[in-house]
Amino acid sequence: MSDILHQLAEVLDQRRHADPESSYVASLHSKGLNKILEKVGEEATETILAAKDAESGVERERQAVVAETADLWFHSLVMLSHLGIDSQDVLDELARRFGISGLDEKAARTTK
Ligand SMILES: N=c1c2ncn([C@@H]3O[C@H](COP(=O)(O)OP(=O)(O)OP(=O)(O)O)[C@@H](O)[C@H]3O)c2ncn1[C@@H]1O[C@H](COP(=O)(O)O)[C@@H](O)[C@H]1O
Repeated sequence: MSDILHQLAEVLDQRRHADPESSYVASLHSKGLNKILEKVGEEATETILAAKDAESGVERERQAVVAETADLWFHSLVMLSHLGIDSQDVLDELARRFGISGLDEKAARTTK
């Protein structure tokens, strides 16, 4: 796992039992799954809108996509942590798929 993802995942797990008054992540955990899913949905929408604006090629708009995608990944990691799912499992799944063409995988699925 990339160092920063690994370190962040560890912090997010530690925050599950931290004080919601002093930690944003702890406040999300304490509000529960619905609030976390609301944030994931919100950040996904903001990422889509930023990506549409970035089609212009303007550097500021491209940086906004980076920031919004970071928000989306971050809140997705909080969701995994809240559910007790190891984010390494997601990276392992991507590694498992690596090199398998999406078109081949889909074709194999439909002929089963
Ligand atoms: N990477 C992040 C990170 N990215 C985004 N955010 C926060 O995510 C929030 C979401 O952005 P919004 O604009 O939607 O915020 P908002 O409108 O205040 O949110 P709502 O009131 O609508 O819920 C902001 O408060 C950001 O500061 C993050 N907060 C924390 N981290 C990491 O998590 C660690 C633990 O954070 P704490 O739990 O706060 O100590 C930090 O050290 C960082 O490494």
